[in-house]
Amino acid sequence: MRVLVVDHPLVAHKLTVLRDKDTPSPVFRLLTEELVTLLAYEATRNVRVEPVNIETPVTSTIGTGLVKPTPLVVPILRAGLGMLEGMTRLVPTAEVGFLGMARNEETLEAITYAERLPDDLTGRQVFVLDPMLATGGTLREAIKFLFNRGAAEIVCICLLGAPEGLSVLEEELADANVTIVLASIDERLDEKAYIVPGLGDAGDRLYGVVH
Ligand SMILES: O=P(O)(O)OC[C@H]1O[C@H](OP(=O)(O)OP(=O)(O)O)[C@H](O)[C@@H]1O
Ligand SMILES: O=c1cc[nH]c(=O)[nH]1
Ligand SMILES: [Mg+2]
Repeated sequence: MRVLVVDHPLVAHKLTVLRDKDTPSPVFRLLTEELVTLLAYEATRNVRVEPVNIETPVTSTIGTGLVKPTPLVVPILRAGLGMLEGMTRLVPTAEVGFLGMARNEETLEAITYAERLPDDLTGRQVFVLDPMLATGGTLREAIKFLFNRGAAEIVCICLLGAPEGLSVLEEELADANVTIVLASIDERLDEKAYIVPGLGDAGDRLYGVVH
């Protein structure tokens, strides 16, 4: 498993506005999309491509095309849905599948409540979108699910990660073909397993409080 923190002043600036508790939901949504596009630029560095023959108005040449089937993008509902536009802006031909997962806030166990994915992911490159990697329980389950379907490579794009959750994934997925791309690794988790300094509950800030 590899971990890549995208070190760029625009990422840091947008993340700072996102963290601010007074940033309203419409701005939060817009910034999330913008940030994901910046992170996706790095996260897709090893997207699978192949040479293609094309005709320019002047001559024949060899260019670069995405290998088919194109990458599968999997936002983890709810909060990951806020990242989808930012990702597909960069890779418009990507296929999209969905995983609905929620963390039980008492036991911290990740529950999968919805799934809409191709049955067979054999050999596929998959990009998972979830803004928050806290205890790592949600991503661990999502990654396990996708490998069980046959995925060959998984790249997770997150906004924030906690050292605790990253350690769990690094231990369990040491030899797996997994890359985690983040805007920041924050300090720690608090007693409710929220990321500190964090940005609060990403799903609630994008879409409102569910309870
Ligand atoms: O690393 P973990 O400790 O598992 O926590 C991270 C998960 O928590 C949040 O989702 P949440 O359960 O709040 O669902 P939501 O997106 O519907 O708000 C977040 O979007 C991750 O999926
Ligand atoms: O800080 C956190 C932790 C889990 N889920 C969130 O949305 N935020
Ligand atoms: Mg939530």
